[in-house]
Amino acid sequence: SVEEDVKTTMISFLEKLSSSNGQQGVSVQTWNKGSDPCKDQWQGVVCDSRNLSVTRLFLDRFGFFGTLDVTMLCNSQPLAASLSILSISGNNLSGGVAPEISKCKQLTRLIVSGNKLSGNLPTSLAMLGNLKRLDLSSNEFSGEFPDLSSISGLNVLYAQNNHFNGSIPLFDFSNLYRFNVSFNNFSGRIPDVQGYFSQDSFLGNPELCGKPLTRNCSSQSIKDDNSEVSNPPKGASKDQILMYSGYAALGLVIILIVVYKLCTRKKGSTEGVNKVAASGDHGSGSIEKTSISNASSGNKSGTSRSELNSMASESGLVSQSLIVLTQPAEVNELRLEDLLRAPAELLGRGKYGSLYKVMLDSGKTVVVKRIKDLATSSLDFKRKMETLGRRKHPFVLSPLAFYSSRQEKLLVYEFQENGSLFKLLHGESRKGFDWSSRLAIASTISEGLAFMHQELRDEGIAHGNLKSSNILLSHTMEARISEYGVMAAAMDDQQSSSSFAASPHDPRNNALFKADVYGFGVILLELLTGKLVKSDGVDLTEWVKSVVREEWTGEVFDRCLIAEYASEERMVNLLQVAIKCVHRSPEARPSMNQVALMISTIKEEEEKSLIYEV
Ligand SMILES: Nc1ncnc2c1ncn2[C@@H]1O[C@H](COP(=O)(O)OP(=O)(O)OP(=O)(O)O)[C@@H](O)[C@H]1O
Repeated sequence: SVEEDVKTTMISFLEKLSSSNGQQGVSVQTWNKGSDPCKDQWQGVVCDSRNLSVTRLFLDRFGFFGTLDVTMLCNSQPLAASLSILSISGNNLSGGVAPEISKCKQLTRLIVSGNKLSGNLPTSLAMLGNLKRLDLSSNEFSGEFPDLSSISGLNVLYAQNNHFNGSIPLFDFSNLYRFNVSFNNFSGRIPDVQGYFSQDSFLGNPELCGKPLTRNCSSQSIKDDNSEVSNPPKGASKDQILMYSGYAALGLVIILIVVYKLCTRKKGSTEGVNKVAASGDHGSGSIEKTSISNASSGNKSGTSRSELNSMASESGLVSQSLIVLTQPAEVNELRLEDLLRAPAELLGRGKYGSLYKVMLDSGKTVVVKRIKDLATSSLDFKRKMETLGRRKHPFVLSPLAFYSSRQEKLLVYEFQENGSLFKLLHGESRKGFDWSSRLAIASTISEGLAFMHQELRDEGIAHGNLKSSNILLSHTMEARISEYGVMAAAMDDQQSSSSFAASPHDPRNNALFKADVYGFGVILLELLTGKLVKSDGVDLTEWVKSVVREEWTGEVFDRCLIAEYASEERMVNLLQVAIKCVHRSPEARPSMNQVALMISTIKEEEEKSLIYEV
């Protein structure tokens, strides 16, 4: 059982939390001297597997109105040595956080949001080297924010809705995946967040300036910003070169289009003017066409030969207008030539085409997927995209606009600043990607896919290319399914010329949906194991199946998940879902609807456990 000293400390800590000025407060029935915090399951207490030490305290929304005596808590050596989570949000606690917090060295999460805590934060916070998540939001904290840049594993920092002042200290922004300091009194220039966070993270600080806010710092800094454009700084040369080559390449497309237009005008071709009927449209997905007749070739220098050559050889480029599918003001008026003229950065070259990040005049950043030699006819592609444009789900990125000619297809999507799930899982910040975030992402993807499958079954449009690099993370780190239906269009077209009208009962049609279920299963396996789909020639699915057959199930899980004491029971449950999804026989795989339901049950259990489970 737990040491007496720990028990006494916890009870005194609770007394401080629950009462103020002699006023007797909330009592927590289970916390009493005659029992054991672990064996007798004190409310809000989670222990290690042998029930010997207290590892987590979940005291959120208990109605406490006293003070947070971290000095008492962290001065208890055995407790400080085992406590990894202190979560005490949504109470009415006042007073400050004492410097002794630094003695609770094992803390990975410190969550004190939604209280009335005040005063300066102790600089000793920086000594909590294991901290991953720090949530101070919605309190009355003031003064300067301590420098926490030495905590290299910090993933989440919430400090919004306080009264912090002074400048925002430096953080390792590439490791942070959530960051919010909005609605404080911070001032001065925002440190370089390397594009990881949007202005939402900084709003409500009247004296804060610089990117990503639209407020410039001073005339000097405006000059700095401009010189960046004309004079690439030394450090960024590779990215800049990519950007300029993309820029030049897209510029050339405009020239080609203009030349082609001029050549064909005499023939009276009306190919570019075919009106798109928004049939069956119920207002939300209204389709608008813009003209390219005034295409300007005002491009800039800085060219990449190979890109130029490859584009120049495509003389069959047929000019048609960009078809805008969505409403955001910045995109509504978007014209093809604006898109092609805007500075572009090459993000990658996939199997089917290239991807560019494009900064529009309006300041909005979009990505343009350029697909070459897709066997689909221009008309089929158009129909498919319009159909997709009308089926919107918040977890699925729907194309903002597209362009389609026989040889060239362009798709415009919103830029997702936090990269892909692939990058998160296999990149540097992998360690901080904890179990509850992984489960939340699995659940989000399953819901988005289940919706799309249901909506598009009759049209026979599945995702077609589901993998972790096509799962993107929004600025709030929520998963978004990207490129839905794009490659399905490519593949099914190779099998039939008029696949669009495929019957819902067509077995081939069903196979497309079951292929998505398989792809989703592989994503689940990546989330659970943290391993690459293929490494050293070993296939992840085969490896997991063989380990599970040998009944070494525990061996498959990502070590980071084991290290954070994630519930093995729920990991096993999710693994079972994954294994069903990757069943060799497509018919034996569950539908996405069934999958989503199974995952939501696991997620509910997880949520309950965070509060009650011991
Ligand atoms: N809207 C977006 N916002 C931000 N990054 C994106 C966006 N779309 C794609 N990416 C990222 O850009 C990179 C290149 O994407 P691209 O689609 O060209 O390649 P891919 O997904 O690896 O292969 P495929 O061509 O089979 O889809 C990927 O890492 C992807 O995650």
